[in-house]
Amino acid sequence: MITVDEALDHLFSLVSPLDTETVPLAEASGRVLAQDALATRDQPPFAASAMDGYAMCGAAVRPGAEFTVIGESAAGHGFDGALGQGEALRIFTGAPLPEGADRVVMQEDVTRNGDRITIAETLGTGHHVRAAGADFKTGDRVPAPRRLGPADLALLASMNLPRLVVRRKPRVALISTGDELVMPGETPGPDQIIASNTFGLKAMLDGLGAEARILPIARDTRSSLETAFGLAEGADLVITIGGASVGDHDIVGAVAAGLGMEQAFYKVRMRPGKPLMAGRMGQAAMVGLPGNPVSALVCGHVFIAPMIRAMLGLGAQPAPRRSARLAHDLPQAGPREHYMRADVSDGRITPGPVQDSALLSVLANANALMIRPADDPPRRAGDVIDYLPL
Ligand SMILES: Nc1nc2c(c(=O)[nH]1)N[C@H]1C(S)=C(S)[C@@H](COP(=O)(O)OP(=O)(O)OC[C@H]3O[C@@H](n4cnc5c(N)ncnc54)[C@H](O)[C@@H]3O)O[C@H]1N2
Ligand code: MOO
Repeated sequence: MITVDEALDHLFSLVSPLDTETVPLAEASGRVLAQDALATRDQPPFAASAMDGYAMCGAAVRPGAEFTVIGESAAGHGFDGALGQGEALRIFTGAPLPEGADRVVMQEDVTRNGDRITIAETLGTGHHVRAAGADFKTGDRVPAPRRLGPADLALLASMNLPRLVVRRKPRVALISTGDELVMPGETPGPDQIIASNTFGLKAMLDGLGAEARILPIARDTRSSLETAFGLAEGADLVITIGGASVGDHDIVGAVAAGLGMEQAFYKVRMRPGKPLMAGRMGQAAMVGLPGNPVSALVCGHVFIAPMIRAMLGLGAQPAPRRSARLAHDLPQAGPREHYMRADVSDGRITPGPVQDSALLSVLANANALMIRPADDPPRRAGDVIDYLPL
């Protein structure tokens, strides 16, 4: 059996960064910038006031000094003229400073009488001027790749970039397999359960910036699985769930092979997730996840999420880890790398007492997957150990 790292290497070799598309700014949230974005202007484009007050020549400003107010500069309506000696301009936040001014005194630090102002004893040291280009200058860049968040979009809007070149969303087809499964909302027969894995995986995939499609459940027959694979046509990644193990009805691998899937590997030395398979199927990568619900979702975090990031051009990296101190002693670990449902709080990590890979309630209440390397020796409370945040 191969290791988790070896499996990841195989999976990365099945995918590459997708092509790009141009989208309006308002639709770019969460997308991955595929081309450096260059500012088309300076911001602010002029020296601007940071306060409501009076603009004047800083050299003349001191408590008790008097000035004559000769006009006004408001945001969007600058003052067309220059300040002379002893002159000030009424100015508002965001308005351009007039020629001859390099300081703004807040209106709280001034007493006004008609056109005359006197600087108060409370005068502070601030100049309250935002220099031209203080935020960014023409040609400054937001480098790709970058997943675009709210602040990025505001910045790019400010750079006057109404459209952005982003990576196309990976199209993922999700196929549940098994005679025992019905969709949520249907009435299950006495031997049936509700398909759940596809919904957890779709949420994960959509959150990563992919476009996941849940296909009809495939029955444990060759023809039903072939139909499902046919419906997956056009996907960049086809994910099956279940039917991956060694039982008489576990025929996903055989059916996929019959359809031309070139298998990259089958079985990984990890727990849960052992009967994982992957390969290339025409233009698409194919991953067969184990059916146990926790196994499918753990493989989603450990393998599928890094594959999606690679397709989005964010690099071929394992899921980012953190570390915490063990809350209690642990015995010697088993021969498979173990992703244990755990709770992290106040920097201490506690693996749950029950680690059955069928229990979604345990996974839903965990906030971490604690990683015990294969054959890890016994550990003591306080030892540092890695985990994947959930
Ligand atoms: N003799 C052996 N038996 C098993 C082995 C083994 O090595 N030797 N491996 C076990 C491990 S580990 C896992 S994991 C499971 C994986 O089996 P399959 O991938 O073939 O999955 P199924 O048998 O189809 O289903 C397992 C379990 O999960 C439920 N399931 C399946 N799909 C869904 C879905 N979409 N939503 C919710 N639940 C689902 C299914 O009903 C089963 O209960 O094999 C062990 N056996
Ligand atoms: O590896 Mo299975 O995935 O233990 O439950």
